Amino acid sequence: MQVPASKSLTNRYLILAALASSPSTIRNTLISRDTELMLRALAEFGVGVQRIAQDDGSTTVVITPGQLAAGPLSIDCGLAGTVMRFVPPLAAVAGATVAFDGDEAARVRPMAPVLDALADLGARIDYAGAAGMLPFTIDASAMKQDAEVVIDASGSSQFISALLLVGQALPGGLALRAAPGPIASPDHIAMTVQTLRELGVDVQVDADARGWRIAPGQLKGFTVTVEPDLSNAGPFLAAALATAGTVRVPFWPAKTTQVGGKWVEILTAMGAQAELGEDGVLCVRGTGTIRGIDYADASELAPTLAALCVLADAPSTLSGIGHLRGHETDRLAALEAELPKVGARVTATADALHIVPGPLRAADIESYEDHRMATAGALLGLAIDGVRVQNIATTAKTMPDFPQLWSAMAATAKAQG
Ligand SMILES: O=C(O)C1=C[C@@H](OP(=O)(O)O)[C@@H](O)[C@H](O)C1
Ligand SMILES: C=C(OP(=O)(O)O)C(=O)O
Repeated sequence: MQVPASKSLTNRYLILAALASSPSTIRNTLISRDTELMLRALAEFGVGVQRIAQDDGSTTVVITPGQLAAGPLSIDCGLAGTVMRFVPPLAAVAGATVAFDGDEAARVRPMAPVLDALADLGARIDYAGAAGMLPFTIDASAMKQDAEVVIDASGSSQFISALLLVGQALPGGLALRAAPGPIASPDHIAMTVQTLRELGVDVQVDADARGWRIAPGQLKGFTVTVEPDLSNAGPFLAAALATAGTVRVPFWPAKTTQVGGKWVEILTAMGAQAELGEDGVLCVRGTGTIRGIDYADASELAPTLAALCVLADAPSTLSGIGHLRGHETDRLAALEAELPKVGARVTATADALHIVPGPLRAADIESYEDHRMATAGALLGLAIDGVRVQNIATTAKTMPDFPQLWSAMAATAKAQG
C-alpha cells in the first residue's frame, strides 16, 4: 500500500526552493490540490517550475528561482493552510503587491497572527472582508530592514513555520518569539526547523523552544526526495485494526519529522502489532482487539484517530486539539456531529473530544469539504456495513487517488489477515 508524498514536506521544499540561490530538484513531489496551488503561486511570482514524470509514476519538480515578481499578483489559496500562511511572507520577501483569496471555507480560517507580523515588518494589509481573514491584499513595497517579531501561535503552528521558512531571505534575517500561551501542532514547527537545518540553514532555537533566530542569506539549491505522507498513511494503517487484517506501507522512513510517524505508537497502544522491517516496510496487524486511548496533541491525525476510537472497546479522550476548530472545517464540531450517527457518544470541549463507543449502525457521513473527515468516514465504512461518505472527492486536497487506493487496500487487507 504505497501512499503518496507528504503535503507538509512538499510545500515546505517548494517555498524554500523558490528562495534558494540556485535551482533545486524535488523528487517524489506530491501532486494534489494543495501542492498544485503552491506550484501555481510560485509560477505567479515568476519562479521556474518544471515537472518531470518518472517511470515509477512519481513526479520530479525542478525549481529555478530568480528575481521574484513585484506584482500586482493574484494568488488562489484554495483551502490550503500551507498556501494561505506560507505564501504571504514570500510576498514580503519579494516586496510585492499581492491579492490573496481562497475557498469560502478558507475565509474563516485564522490568518491574523502571520499578517500582523508582516505588518510589524512594514507590509500594508488591506482586508476586503473581515479583518485578519481572506481575502486581503498585501503591499510589501516598503519593508523594514530589521525583523524582530512576536507571534501568537495558539491558533496554528503554520504562523511560526511561515516566518521561519522565509527567515534567511529577509534582509536582516529573523528573530521570532512565540507569544505567551499554547503553541498549536508543535511537531510541525520542529519539522520546519529540521527541514531548514537539513538544507544547511542555521536555525538557533531558544532553550524554552519558544524563540528562533535565523541569519540572512544562507540557502543554496538542493536535491531532496519527499517522504510518503505518514498522516495520510493513517487511515490505511488503522484499517488493519478495523478489519483485524494486515496492512503494509513501503518506504516508511526510519526517522521522520512528520507527526504521522506517531501512528506506530498510537496503533500499538490501541492493540495492533507493528513492525518496521529493514526493507523500510511498515507492517501493521490487527489482532481483533481495539483498545480506547487517551492521547494529547494528535494534531491532523485526530479525525482518523477519532473514527478508530468509535470502534474501540472502551472510551477515549483526544486532548490538545482545540485549534482544529480552525482547520478545513471546525473538526471538533464535525466529529461531534458525525460520529454519533454510527452509534458513538461524543462530547467536544474547548480543546478535547471524549468518545464513548456504542452499538454500531449504518449512516451517511458528511465530509464538510474536509479530506480528513472523508477518510475518517471511509474507515468507519470498512467496519460498519452501510456507511456512505458524502463527497469523497474532497480527499483530492492531499491524496487525489484516495478512492482507488482505498478500494485496492480494502480488497487485500482482509485477504492478508
Ligand atoms: O505546517 C504544516 O504543514 C501543517 C501544520 C499543521 O497545522 P496547524 O498548526 O494549523 O494545526 C497541520 O495540522 C497541517 O495539516 C499541516
Ligand atoms: C489542517 C490541515 O491542512 P492545512 O495545511 O490546510 O492546514 C490538514 O491537512 O489536516
